Amino acid sequence: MNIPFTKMHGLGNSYIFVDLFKFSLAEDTLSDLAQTVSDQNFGIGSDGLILIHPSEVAEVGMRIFNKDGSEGKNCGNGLRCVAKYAYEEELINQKKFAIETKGGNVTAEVHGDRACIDQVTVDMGEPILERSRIPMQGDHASKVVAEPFEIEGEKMSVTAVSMGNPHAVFFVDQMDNAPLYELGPIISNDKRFPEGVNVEFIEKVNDEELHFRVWERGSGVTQACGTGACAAVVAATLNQALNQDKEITVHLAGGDLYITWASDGRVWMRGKAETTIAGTFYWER
Ligand SMILES: N[C@H](CCC[C@H](N)C(=O)O)C(=O)O
Repeated sequence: MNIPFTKMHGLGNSYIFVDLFKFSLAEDTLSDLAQTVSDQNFGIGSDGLILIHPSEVAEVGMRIFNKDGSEGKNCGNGLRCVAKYAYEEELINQKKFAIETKGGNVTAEVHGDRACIDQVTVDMGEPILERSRIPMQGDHASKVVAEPFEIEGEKMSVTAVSMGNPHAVFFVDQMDNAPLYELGPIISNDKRFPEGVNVEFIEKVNDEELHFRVWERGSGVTQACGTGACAAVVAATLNQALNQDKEITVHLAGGDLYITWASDGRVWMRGKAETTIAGTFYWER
């Protein structure tokens, strides 16, 4: 099967995009395809697969599959790339439009001209803070803010936020000391998170800046995580480390994202989206 694809990234968090307005894929092949295209040796190399599809509830839909073939419910970097692609490829004729995700609909606005969109702003909607909807086990306290969290003998404290997908946020004094590789995968698969969890370590720089690193559910360490950056700003605000209604610069490994948790409760994400290559993937299937 010859599959037309576009590889795009948000701050180095790259995905292989397949446009289902022009091509069709069988549902029972998607997980295998995600694992195959993501492999840098046997495939193309990426953090996963993203499908751009027709939607009955928005101008365009997005589905995201992680490197391990698991399906995520939202992807901030992926949303900016989908918005860029949809406008540049004339799937959409307006610059502001809704995108359907399994984690809920969002609204994107592209900046630039048809020939090249470089920045995209996304209204990510309101974060989900109720424990049972993260989801995270436990019956005490409906929200998970600075909750004691012991793992591998380490006494930590976790703040849990969902942006349609689950995030466990931990503060560190020095990002260089963050146990990203040691504890990231263990926390991500901890039974206290029945659907797994994306794991973020953040360091406050000042009232407008955070350092950020992530171990993503299903993909491991990535250069950036858009939903994670949103969750990090929400978590820092809930812990009184940041003030609401301010644009925060989140310094991720692959670059900066600009996040605002507005006083009306909605989270705004602004950042780049870039195309790397377009081609045909020859899949022996
Ligand atoms: N690993 C995530 C999906 C990708 C999120 C990330 N790449 C982003 O930009 O938000 C999950 O399983 O929930």
